[in-house]
Amino acid sequence: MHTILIVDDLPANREFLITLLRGRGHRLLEAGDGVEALEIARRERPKLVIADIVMPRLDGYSLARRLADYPQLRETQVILCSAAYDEKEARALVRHCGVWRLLAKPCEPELVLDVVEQALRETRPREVSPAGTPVTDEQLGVVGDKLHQKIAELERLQGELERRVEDRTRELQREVRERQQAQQALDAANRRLREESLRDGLTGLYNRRCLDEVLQREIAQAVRHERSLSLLLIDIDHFKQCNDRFGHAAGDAMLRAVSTHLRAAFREEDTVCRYGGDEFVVLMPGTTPVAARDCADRLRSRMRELQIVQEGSALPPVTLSIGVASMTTSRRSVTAMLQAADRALYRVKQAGRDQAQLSSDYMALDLLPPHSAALA
Ligand SMILES: Nc1nc2c(ncn2[C@@H]2O[C@H](COP(=O)(O)OP(=O)(O)OP(=O)(O)O)[C@@H](O)[C@H]2O)c(=O)[nH]1
Repeated sequence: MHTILIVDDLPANREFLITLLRGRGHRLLEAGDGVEALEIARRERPKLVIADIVMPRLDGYSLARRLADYPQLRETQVILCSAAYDEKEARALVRHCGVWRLLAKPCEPELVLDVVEQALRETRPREVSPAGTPVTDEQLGVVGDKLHQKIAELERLQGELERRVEDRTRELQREVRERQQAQQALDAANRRLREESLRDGLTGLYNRRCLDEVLQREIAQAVRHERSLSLLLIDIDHFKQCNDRFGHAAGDAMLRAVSTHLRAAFREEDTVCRYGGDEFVVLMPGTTPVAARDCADRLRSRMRELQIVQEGSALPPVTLSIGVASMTTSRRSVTAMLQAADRALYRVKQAGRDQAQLSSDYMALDLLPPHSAALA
């Protein structure tokens, strides 16, 4: 087993040689440049150093010469790999630096293995021309200049590349930020639009479209959890007269005042909607028919006390007609429930207004206590 030190500033190049030599029973070490390689070589005494030529800090030629400064590394052989320096003087320099072989990149795997095995078998010490040898110094100067030019050029290109990458990264970050902001604005606008599409413009209550959605959901919940569900269909009595006597603006004011009152009168989980014109619906999950009718009665008496003043004049007291419908085993659709409430409301109007009635089919399906006289 031999120790082989692989020196290259590009990890991918080191990886190539490691992959090639792995599994051949040698100990493989890595260094990222000539200075690091020198330190490791002094410590680990590799039999072979395979190094790139163009590297930061200490190039491959200088590394080969510096290795010869250490007596313990006398038998260490050096192979250089280069894509850029295959000229005449480079080959001469290789000899003066005591390099075993110069391999041209990209290296053929078979050739690399062959050259490595030969170098490992070599027992003669390396011969390096002593410092000050004219030919060596002259050639080292030529190649050294080229190397430095090349390194300077590489550094310039690398700097340019880094600047471009930074610019592009900043650009991308800005684009991502702008897209996120646009998306947030869009989401907010969509939420606002959806909210507005579910609200009635005059009163701010949920509108009829929303009622259909919520009622559908509440029916499904009530069925699943086997709990009661009631709704009130509320109509302001003689509302047309208010419009006719006090004007449309007064009618609007009355609708807004009734809405505010309705919102305050019911629980959080109840849904209050403007059904259209002067009609409102309140959904009351978990509320039995009788409890809903009692709520409707309480609402009527409180509403009568409501004082609405429009442009200095007091509007007449508000009285309400209310049809109450509850979910039953045979009434489990939005239409069926609204129709039942509508029939009850119709009966209230027929009976002279200002009261609340339960839908009549409720009586057939559910037994009511005897005091529930006001069944539609
Ligand atoms: N001011 C105002 N009036 C509205 C609005 N929407 C509907 N109306 C009016 O409300 C009135 C409702 O009249 P009707 O359906 O006859 O109801 P009513 O006068 O309360 O009669 P009963 O329900 O039988 O007591 C109509 O004159 C509609 O024009 C609105 O947004 N603002």
